[in-house]
Amino acid sequence: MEASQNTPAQSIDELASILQGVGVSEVPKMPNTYPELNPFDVYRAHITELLASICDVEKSIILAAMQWTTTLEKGDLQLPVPALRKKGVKPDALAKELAEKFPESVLVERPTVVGVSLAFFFKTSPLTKLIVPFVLKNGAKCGFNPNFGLRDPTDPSKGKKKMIVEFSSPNIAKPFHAGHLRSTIIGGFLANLYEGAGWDVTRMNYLGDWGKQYGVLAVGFDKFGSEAELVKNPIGHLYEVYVKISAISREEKEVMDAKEEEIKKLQEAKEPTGEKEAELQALIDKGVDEQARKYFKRMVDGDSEALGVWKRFRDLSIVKYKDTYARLNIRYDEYSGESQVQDASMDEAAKILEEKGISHVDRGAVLVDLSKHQKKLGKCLVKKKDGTSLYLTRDIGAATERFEKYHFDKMIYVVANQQDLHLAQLFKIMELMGRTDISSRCEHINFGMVLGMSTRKGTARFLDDILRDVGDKMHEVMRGNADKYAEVEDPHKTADTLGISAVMVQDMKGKRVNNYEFNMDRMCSFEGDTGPYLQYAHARITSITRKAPLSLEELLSADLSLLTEPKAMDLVRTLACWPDVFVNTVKTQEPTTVLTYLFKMVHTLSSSYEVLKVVGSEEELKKARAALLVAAKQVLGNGMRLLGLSPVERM
Ligand SMILES: NC(=[NH2+])NCCC[C@H](N)C(=O)O
Repeated sequence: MEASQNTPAQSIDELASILQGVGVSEVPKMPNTYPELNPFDVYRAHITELLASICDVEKSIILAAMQWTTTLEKGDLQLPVPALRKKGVKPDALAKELAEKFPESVLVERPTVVGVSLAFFFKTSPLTKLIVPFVLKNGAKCGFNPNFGLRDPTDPSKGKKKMIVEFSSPNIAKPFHAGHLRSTIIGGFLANLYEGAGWDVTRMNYLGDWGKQYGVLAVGFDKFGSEAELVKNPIGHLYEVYVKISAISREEKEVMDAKEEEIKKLQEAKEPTGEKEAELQALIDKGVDEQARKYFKRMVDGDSEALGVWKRFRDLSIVKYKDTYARLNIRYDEYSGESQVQDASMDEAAKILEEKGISHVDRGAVLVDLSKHQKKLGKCLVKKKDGTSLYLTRDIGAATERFEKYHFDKMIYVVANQQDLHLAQLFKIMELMGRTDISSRCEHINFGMVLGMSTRKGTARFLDDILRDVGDKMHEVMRGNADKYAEVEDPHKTADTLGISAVMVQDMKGKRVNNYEFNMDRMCSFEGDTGPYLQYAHARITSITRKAPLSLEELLSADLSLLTEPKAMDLVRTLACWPDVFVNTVKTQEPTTVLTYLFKMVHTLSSSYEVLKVVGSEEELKKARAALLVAAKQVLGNGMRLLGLSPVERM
């Protein structure tokens, strides 16, 4: 591997010496800037100092006023002059004045005036000398900033802030639907994001693994289950069993409803019904529903045999889930679940709700009327007539338990926007209970629907099916190019990775709240902004840098002043944005922020190959170009890994 993993990060002294080399005597520094982790901060602080010397505006105001540009043609940074909040002067006049008075700088050109804004272009030669070594030395850490997650940015010894990201959270014996898929992808990304920002992240999977349906499942397993199948394919097999037993339960219900109808008629006709009623009772007792109810009751009461069966289903499912998640580069620190919520914490919550007069009893059930506080929150049930808990009740208990256990500073629930109401109710109830210490730290990260997620073999039920299907599709696409295909070492594995990238990129391309259409052909195409295209870009740059195998030392010794082509400069300027893109992503919490950048970057990259030939160039030039391309590969790889993708080296 070239410049990556364990290479030491660039130190502030190294930065200082590079800056001295280009004629800047001191590292420009301002509060909340991290020049050693983000070269843009060097420029922001530098420009701020220069502007402060020619106008009477607070440095902090100048710094905050500086903005990113949308395209390179608009400069590297811009400053809308009205944001300087200077009273009594016309912004366009002030812009002109500042541009004229702007002192000579070795780092930036004199700003150009565009309307009421100043556009700053960084001088490219010093920028290149700053950026290329910065990326090469920081390697896999490049772009990330572990300071954001510090409890106290001025005192790292106080440790990191604690975050729980709860995501994926499928239901055992039920299909893994699109909502779970998106939660898995987006949640995995968010966990990486916050880790990159220096938070101490706990990845949590909150399984749907409790409720009467697990009684149904146990009854079903008795009838239709197979030990061998269970071990081989627990998730699929349990689902099969569940489907079969649910069908029986539905049929039975029809029969019972008919019987009940009959009895009612007899009662109306004042005929004796004793015998019929006994018959119905016998039917009910024998029925799946009643047996399941009894079975679940045993689970609730802690019957070890009943719990043992259920625990096996759960454990085997988790083993299988782990494999699948690993394909997506996801691992969990905790598999919690609805079943793990303690009665004690739910009882405690119920007590508080009652004492504070938040809940009331209605026909034996316990309700909370949230509509008084916010109309759309409505009324919600927190305890059923028979005393059993609900989804919402378990979430209340779970939140308090997690807070006890982790003392988190922030907890993110990555759940589809179909559950907006549920989570809003949860947070509101916590608040009314007086637990603002918890509710204020919770955030629901939601997302829209996936439309038409079916595969060619029918409707996809499980994550594995989806991944297998896109993998097959990718394999087919790869076979389309026979020459290339022959060169790929392990086509199955590559197709699998590409397929996963296809699904993930399609999912993360738009804003989270948008719905999107699951379109297998489009996502698997090498054309357009797709996962395979991104992978192709990574494989291509790898293949080019492979042809100039240079050590990190050699790359760092390159004479970067040889990089003068406009294409090289565009690439350097684009790479320089990466740490800022990361900062912005922490703000937006949108994977599309990263993807949009990466696509822009690979477009710049691919249009530069023609000009920046490595092979065949004279030795020194080759070294300089290789240094730039290795840096580009590093940034591309870092961005892809942040999203949860596995960059491929060949394809
Ligand atoms: N804490 C939560 N409620 N998380 C979301 C759980 C999602 C739930 N298992 C479902 O499939 O709908």
